[in-house]
Amino acid sequence: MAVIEAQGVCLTFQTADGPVHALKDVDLSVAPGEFVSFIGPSGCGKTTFLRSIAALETPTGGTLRVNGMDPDAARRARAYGYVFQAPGLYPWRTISGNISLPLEIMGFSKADRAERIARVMDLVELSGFGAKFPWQLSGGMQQRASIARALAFDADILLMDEPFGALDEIVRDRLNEALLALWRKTGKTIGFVTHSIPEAVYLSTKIVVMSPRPGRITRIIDSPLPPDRPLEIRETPEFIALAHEVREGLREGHGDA
Ligand SMILES: Nc1ncnc2c1ncn2[C@@H]1O[C@H](COP(=O)(O)OP(=O)(O)OP(=O)(O)O)[C@@H](O)[C@H]1O
Repeated sequence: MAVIEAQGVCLTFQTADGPVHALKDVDLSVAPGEFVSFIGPSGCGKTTFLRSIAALETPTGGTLRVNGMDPDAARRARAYGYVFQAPGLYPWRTISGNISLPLEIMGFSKADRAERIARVMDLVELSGFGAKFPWQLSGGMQQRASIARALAFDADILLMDEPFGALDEIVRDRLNEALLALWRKTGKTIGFVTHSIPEAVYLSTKIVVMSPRPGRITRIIDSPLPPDRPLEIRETPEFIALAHEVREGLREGHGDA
């Protein structure tokens, strides 16, 4: 069964300047354990699609299923964790306290919370930093903490909206490697929004190229790269060819926008 299944999904915002077609006829099927990136210029509907999966927006047409349920039911079943562009950690809580917060709201016991916090901190390589406050950590470490928070209640889907967009390239490279390792280890299905062609190609098993006005999918590219990817893979002919294919897709979309 597909983890995410979109058929003819449309979403039109009614604004003072008239309708904005944020998504038009989006068809997509994501299998369990896939790493899917959404790439395209500003305004092509990447965030709107991710938010629709998370039931933060409601499509105005078509059908969208998440784990076989409508997005609202999937949200109630805690089908996914969501990572935003900014880490969004509470400054008055420690790192452990921040990761703990959703678990407290969901009613997990103290012992269960402690076990989960230790496990996800280890997964994002932040063990030993639990007692620190967010401002005592670098930007990259803060974003790792926000990923740990999204992982703590064990959803099989991780939705990430440009999580590394605000970080410098060296930190971003390290986090991309760490995220791939985490994905291989956990087998989660990941939906990842990015503006970066190398990031999309490095991380994904499937690259969804989108285009604006109206927001739509112009190409879906299945990656031939192996799951085990050292950073040096970016210099291989296979990687460069794939990046070229994505760039072509983006250009195509731009031509008829
Ligand atoms: N709540 C809203 N009300 C009206 N229009 C909206 C709303 N949210 C998004 N839009 C419009 O829908 C379109 C798609 O927006 P969306 O944020 O999904 O694009 P995006 O591809 O994620 O862009 P970016 O890369 O800049 O984040 C844009 O034209 C945007 O202005």
